[in-house]
Amino acid sequence: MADILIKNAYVLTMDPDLGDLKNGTVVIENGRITEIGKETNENAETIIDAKHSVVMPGLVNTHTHAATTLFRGYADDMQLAEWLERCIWPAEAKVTAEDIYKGSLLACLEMIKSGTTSFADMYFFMDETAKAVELSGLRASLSHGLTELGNKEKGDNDLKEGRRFVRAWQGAAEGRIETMYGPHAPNTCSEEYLAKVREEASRDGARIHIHLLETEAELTEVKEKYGKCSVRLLDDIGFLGPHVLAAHCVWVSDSDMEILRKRGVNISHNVISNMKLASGIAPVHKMLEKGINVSLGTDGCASNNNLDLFEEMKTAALLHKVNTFDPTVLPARQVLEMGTVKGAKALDPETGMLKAGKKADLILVDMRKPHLTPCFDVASHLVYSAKGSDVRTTIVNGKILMDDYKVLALDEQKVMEETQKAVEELVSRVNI
Ligand SMILES: CSC[C@H]1O[C@@H](n2cnc3c(O)ncnc32)[C@H](O)[C@@H]1O
Ligand SMILES: [Zn+2]
Repeated sequence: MADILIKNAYVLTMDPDLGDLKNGTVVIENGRITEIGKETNENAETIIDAKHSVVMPGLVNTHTHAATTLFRGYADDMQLAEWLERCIWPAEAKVTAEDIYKGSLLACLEMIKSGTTSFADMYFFMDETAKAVELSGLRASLSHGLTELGNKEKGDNDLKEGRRFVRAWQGAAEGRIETMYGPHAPNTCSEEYLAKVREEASRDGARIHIHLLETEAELTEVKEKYGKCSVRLLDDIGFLGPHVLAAHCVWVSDSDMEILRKRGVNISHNVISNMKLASGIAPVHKMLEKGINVSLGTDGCASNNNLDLFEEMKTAALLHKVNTFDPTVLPARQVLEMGTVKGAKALDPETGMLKAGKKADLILVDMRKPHLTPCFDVASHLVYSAKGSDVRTTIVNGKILMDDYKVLALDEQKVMEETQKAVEELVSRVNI
C-alpha cells in the first residue's frame, strides 16, 4: 500500500512532458512520487482529497539567512554597507547559539506555512540551523558563512568551522541536509582565500554558495583592487562552475553573463531584498534568455522582511516588466519555473517537479478564496494573486509537515513565543 494518495487535484506538474492535470492523482511511497496521472487503483495509508486545491512542487528558496528572522524589522530603509556595518553585524556579534536555533526554527515554521519545501542558507552557528531543519522536516543546503574582511586569522577560523560543518552534516536528516561552503562575497574575501575555499570544496565534493555583485560598491571595490570585476576574478582562479550558487548578480555585465553561462553557474535572484536595499535591478530577463539557470531567493528577513516566495514570484514578474517596458517579460509560467524547477536544479534536481521517481516535495494551494475567484488560469493566480498563506498542506520527502493548515512537526505558538523572548533578551544585550 502507498503512503499518501492525493486525489481530485488540479496538478501543476511543472513537467513539460506531462503538463497540468485536471482531476489528477499523485501517489507517494517511501519519500518519492511513484505515480502521477488521472486515475489510480492504488490505496494508501493517508488519502488527501484535494478538491478545490492546486497540487504543485514545493517552492525552493535559493538564498536566505534563516536565523535573521531575529532581525525582522530591526533596521529598515538603509544602504547595504551602512545596514550591515552599523546595525546587522554589531547585533550578530551578540547573538548566541540558542538564539540562532530559535530564529532558524521560526524561519522553518514560516517556510512550511508559506509553501517552501527547501532552502539554501548561509549563516553562523549552523549546527543550530541544521538541528532546526532536522526537527522541522524541511530540506536544506546549509553553509557556514566565511568572511575574511582583511583579517587572516578570522578567515582561517571561519574556514576551519566551515569545513567541520560540511563534514559533520552532509547527508544528515535522512538525506534532507546538504552542506556547502559559503564564502560571503568577493569584496569580503580575498582572491587567495576564495581560491583556498574552492580547493577545499572540491576536495570535499561540496558545492559553494556566495553573494556576487550585489552592489555597485562591490563592483568598484573589486575593480580598484584587482583591475577586473568579481566574475572575471572568480573565473581566473577556476572558482566558477555548476557547483556554484551565486546570490544577487545585480551588477553583472554582458561579458560576465557570458562567463556565468559558459560555466553553468546557478543564480539566485533576490528581487525584494535588492529593491529594499536599493541595490539595483538584476538583468534577469537577459540571463534567462541566455539560458542561465536563474532561481528565486528571499535573502534574510533583515532585508525582505519575510520568507514568502509567492511575494517574490509576483515582485519579480512585475519589476522586470516595468524595468524593460515590456509586459511580456517574465510571464507567470516562467516565474513558476524559477520558483520550482530552476531552484531545484540549483539545490537538488531530484525535486522541483511532480513526476514519478522524483522526491515527494510538494504543496497544496487552497483555491477556495475570494482573491482566487474566478479562476481562468491557475499559473496566473499562483503568481499574481496567491499568497503564502493560501498554502494548506506541505509535504517534504513524502512526510506531511502541514496538514490542512495545521503544522505537525512544530508547536507554532511555542516557536513564536520563544523567539520573541530570545529577541527581548538580545535587545537588552545589544542596545538595539
Ligand atoms: C557570514 S554569514 C552571512 C552574512 O551575510 C549577511 N547578509 C545578510 N544579507 C546580506 C546581503 O544582502 N548582502 C550581504 N550580506 C548579507 C548576514 O547578516 C551575515 O552577516
Ligand atoms: Zn544574503
